[in-house]
Amino acid sequence: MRILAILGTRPEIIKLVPVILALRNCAGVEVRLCHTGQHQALGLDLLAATGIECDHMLSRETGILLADLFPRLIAETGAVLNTDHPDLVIVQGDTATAAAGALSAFNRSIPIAHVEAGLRSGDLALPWPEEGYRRIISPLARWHFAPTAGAADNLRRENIDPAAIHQTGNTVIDALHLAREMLRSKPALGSEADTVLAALGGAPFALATIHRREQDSDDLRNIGAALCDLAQDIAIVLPAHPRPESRVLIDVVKDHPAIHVVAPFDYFAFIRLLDAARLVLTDSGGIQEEGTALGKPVLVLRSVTERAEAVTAGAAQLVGNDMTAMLQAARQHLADNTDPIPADVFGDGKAAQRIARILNASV
Ligand SMILES: CC(=O)N[C@@H]1[C@@H](OP(=O)(O)OP(=O)(O)OC[C@H]2O[C@@H](n3ccc(=O)[nH]c3=O)[C@H](O)[C@@H]2O)O[C@H](CO)[C@@H](O)[C@@H]1O
Repeated sequence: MRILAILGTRPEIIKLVPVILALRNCAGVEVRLCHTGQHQALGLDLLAATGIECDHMLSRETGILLADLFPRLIAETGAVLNTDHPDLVIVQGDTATAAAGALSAFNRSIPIAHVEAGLRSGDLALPWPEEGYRRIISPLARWHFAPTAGAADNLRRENIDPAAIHQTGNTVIDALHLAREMLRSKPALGSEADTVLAALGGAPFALATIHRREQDSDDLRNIGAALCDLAQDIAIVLPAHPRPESRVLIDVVKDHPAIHVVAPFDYFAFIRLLDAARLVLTDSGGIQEEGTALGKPVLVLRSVTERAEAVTAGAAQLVGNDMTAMLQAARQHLADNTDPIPADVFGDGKAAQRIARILNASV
């Protein structure tokens, strides 16, 4: 059986590596990769560290508009399908790469497996474009690998065949377990974090990541001003996302002595920092999941989240773009000095095995 995984962003790589490794352990299964170049370099460290090579590496100019990127991704992934002729295609989550890859496969009657199926915010504008993309994929997919019961319920409400829905857990937890295991045997994998950890000198720090498209320049300036305020109480490490808009935020915080603006970390270094952080401030989806599993207080700079489980588990708190609320919550966490209990609401780290077993048994 030939499977083609279509990916292109850092989180897709992180969440599909465990699935690729599990499938490659199945007799008679060949897994090939098409990287669309949507994120040119982010995440390639994890592929290299796990010995996974891309069979197709599509090139991409920087700064391309989403409206121009999407049709190109459909055409380019279609060309790959025309040569590879896979028995099935795997896509992950909610990116332009995932939606375009699914449409290309659908146009060729190639069955689609959707990893991290069923996440919904109920608002097409938040997150944009991801809520729209994941809703596009669902009606086209033959296998729906839902990370949680809530995600599975969302799919059933959309009349997806219950027999096609499999609650597996989120593979981000598989990746977290893999990264921590690899760091234990090869600590040098996380060495990118050494410099900033040395600069911190063992002091507690908050880890902040801001990358969502909905954050406009005013939002980013407000967030920057709030981070400068919070930095009076705790050092902040900010790996800056390569999106051009991140410049607005960096310009506000870059000269603050207690804010360490750094390039995006490779996955191993980031997990090392996440493990060490006192507090997490983020608009990321995956980091809400990872923070919950690690028992970190996560302040979510989004007004809605498809990770309600993180909030229920007491790990995540939605503060949206209300920086007064963010500062109050952050200072409350610092004063309480009590961390949330690590929760396995996003899975037990065996999601990839379940996905591989189901796919291997059904084609
Ligand atoms: C709407 C939404 O929530 N959609 C999500 C979005 O993913 P995201 O929001 O999680 O995206 P990011 O925040 O970019 O990535 C986070 C990952 O990156 C690692 N990391 C971070 C900083 C760094 O310096 N070095 C790193 O290695 C970190 O450990 C983590 O695993 O799209 C995915 C694809 O479809 C979806 O699955 C997912 O629902």
